[in-house]
Amino acid sequence: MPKPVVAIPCDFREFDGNVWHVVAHQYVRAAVEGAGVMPFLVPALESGNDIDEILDRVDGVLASGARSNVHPSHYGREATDADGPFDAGRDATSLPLIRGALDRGIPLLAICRGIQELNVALGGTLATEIQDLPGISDHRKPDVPDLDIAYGIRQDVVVKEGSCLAPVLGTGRIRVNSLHRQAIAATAPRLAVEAVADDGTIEAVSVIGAKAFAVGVQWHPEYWVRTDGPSAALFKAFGDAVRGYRESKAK
Ligand SMILES: N[C@@H](CCC(=O)NCCCC(=O)O)C(=O)O
Repeated sequence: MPKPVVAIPCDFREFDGNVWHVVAHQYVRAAVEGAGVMPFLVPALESGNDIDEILDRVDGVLASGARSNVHPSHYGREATDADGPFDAGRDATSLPLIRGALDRGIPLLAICRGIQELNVALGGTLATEIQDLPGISDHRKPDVPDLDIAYGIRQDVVVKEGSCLAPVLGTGRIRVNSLHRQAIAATAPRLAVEAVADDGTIEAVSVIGAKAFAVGVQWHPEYWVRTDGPSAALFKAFGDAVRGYRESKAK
């Protein structure tokens, strides 16, 4: 069977005097090495992406992390300076990709910005600058040039008993990294909380009644997929679900 294909929505970024549609290498590497799939990078177009045509051609969706935040207009709020930076092209691509994948039963793994998009796509809301909220730790990306340090494993999350993730990650405490300023505020009705941090921050969700694997995590399993057990297990479970979807299409 040819390798299944997984859509990864790009970010729209400006650097080196030009504008680019980009996905960080760590997500591509984890898709290839951890999930065993072929990445298909979807341009971050504010209009012009035919989401149905894209979903007709893929066997999974991987919504990656990004420095930008989902624009609050997508969850019924006015934008403030604290909510930026924004990426309208990413929002316009990723949110409908997530909804369409869930409608079709295409497996979905949503990481960091991705879990936030999943929550918003299904009607939830986000909190910003969460480290400034009472009792919430600092989950932000450490301001260091060394990515291995920035993505270092540094916080506990507790995987709930009976969750979809428990068979994949085990129940109870696992150690993960943390690089985010926003988090789920109001959980979308169709989402079940799968894991939380010690300060109560929602760290993983699954879609209730999903037709296929449909999980979001606030941490970054892609970065240590080669060496960290839970990271590798999560990407293998996603890849297995994608292969299952591909095989079901072939019947
Ligand atoms: N922007 C959101 C999501 C954070 C996220 O995806 N972080 C990945 C690393 C991004 C970077 O390189 O800065 C939030 O801040 O909550």
